[in-house]
Amino acid sequence: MTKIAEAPVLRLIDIEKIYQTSTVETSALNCVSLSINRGEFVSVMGPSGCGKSTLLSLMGLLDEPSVGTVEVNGRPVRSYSEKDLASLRNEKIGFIFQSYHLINDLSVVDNVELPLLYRSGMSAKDRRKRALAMLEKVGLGARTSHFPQQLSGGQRQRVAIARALAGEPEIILADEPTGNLDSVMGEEIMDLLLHLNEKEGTTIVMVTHDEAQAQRTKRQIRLLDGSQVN
Ligand SMILES: Nc1ncnc2c1ncn2[C@@H]1O[C@H](COP(=O)(O)OP(=O)(O)OP(=O)(O)O)[C@@H](O)[C@H]1O
Repeated sequence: MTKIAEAPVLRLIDIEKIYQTSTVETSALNCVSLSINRGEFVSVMGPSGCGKSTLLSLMGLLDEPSVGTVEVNGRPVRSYSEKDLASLRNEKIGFIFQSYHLINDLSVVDNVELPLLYRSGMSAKDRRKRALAMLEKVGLGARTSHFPQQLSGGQRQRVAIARALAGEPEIILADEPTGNLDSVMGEEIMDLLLHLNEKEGTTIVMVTHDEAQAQRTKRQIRLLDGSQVN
């Protein structure tokens, strides 16, 4: 029997992204084509303004390209209905941001449960169980009833990682996840992401300004003025 090659988790084909304001037109991405395969850990690097965040928001289906095609598991995103697109964003993609984006009024475990509230068919008990398991996984099993302000920056980022993992996404998109952390905590977060990738097979795309961190990932995508340079 012939083995059919698995489609990349994400594929960007001949992407252009132009931002148009009333006074100026910016070409943020130009002729970008790339694939992210299951189990990869890819870093995205380049100087400020080169299009890294734009690339991540297209990968996260938060924005659409001006030209070109984005595919998820071999299917063009354009062919999905708005409703399917919303569940794709919620179920297939987990986000981690530089500034954590936690809700300060909610406990750690409630923050992690949050994305699961939008999952139909999951009981409150199962949500709690899943959230606690994810917190255990990121080493915060003893902090579940704390509030974000009672945690260090590195611990907050761990909560954000647990929240991203709770939905069991196919891919994690991280926008400078260590950007607000000192080098020791940054290394700890990087160790955790590498562990998730190597031991659990989590697919990760990470924007970083840190060359040493990028070198620890399996592949580097480098952008300059909206174009790939490798
Ligand atoms: N919503 C927007 N409207 C207009 N222009 C935008 C918008 N978002 C980004 N741009 C422009 O697109 C280009 C790429 O921006 P982007 O944020 O993707 O870069 P970046 O590489 O992530 O930068 P940084 O490292 O500073 O975060 C920049 O010139 C930016 O000014």
